[in-house]
Amino acid sequence: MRDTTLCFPVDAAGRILLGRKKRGFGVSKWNGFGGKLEKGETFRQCAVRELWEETGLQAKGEDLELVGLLDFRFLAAPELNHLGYVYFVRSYEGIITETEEMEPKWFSAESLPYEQMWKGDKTWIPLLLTGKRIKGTVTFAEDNDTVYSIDIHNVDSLSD
Ligand SMILES: COc1nc(N)nc2c1ncn2[C@H]1C[C@H](O)[C@@H](COP(=O)(O)OP(=O)(O)OP(=O)(O)O)O1
Repeated sequence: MRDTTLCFPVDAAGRILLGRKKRGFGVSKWNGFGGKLEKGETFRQCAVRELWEETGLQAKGEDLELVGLLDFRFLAAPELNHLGYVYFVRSYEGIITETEEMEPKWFSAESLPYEQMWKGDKTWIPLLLTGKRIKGTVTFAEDNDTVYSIDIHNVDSLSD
């Protein structure tokens, strides 16, 4: 799988915008917004494009905060292995719109629906919500769903 971006809009009250995926990879799970890198794109450009396509929100590349770099691995399906660049964005414009790919909804940081998200998320998203920057590897078991192992560490800074 091509490398991906994953962007979490955060509002002034600290709420997180998630989308319920309506099709494709991770269908029916709540997640941030993002997708696969296109040819010639930087990760930041990809994140801005995907955020617009999936929510109707417009953000500037420089307003995206790179908070995580994750190596997602699938023991039974190595073709799905990819790097995920994770961003927070607190400055954006536009009207949030449901798209054919995502049903958006705001959640407080305390009420993220981890049981309906990728199973690694409940380990690493809380670290981001306390202001940590992370790097690591999330490995999924043969069912491509259960977490087989997870190795996350805090870093001082990240670059894309
Ligand atoms: C495996 O663990 C993952 N956890 C989380 N939280 N998010 C993940 C994981 N693996 C991938 N993602 C994210 C990364 C992307 O934001 C999406 C997948 O993007 P998608 O395959 O939908 O990419 P598009 O380019 O939009 O797809 P199309 O080819 O359908 O246009 O999930």
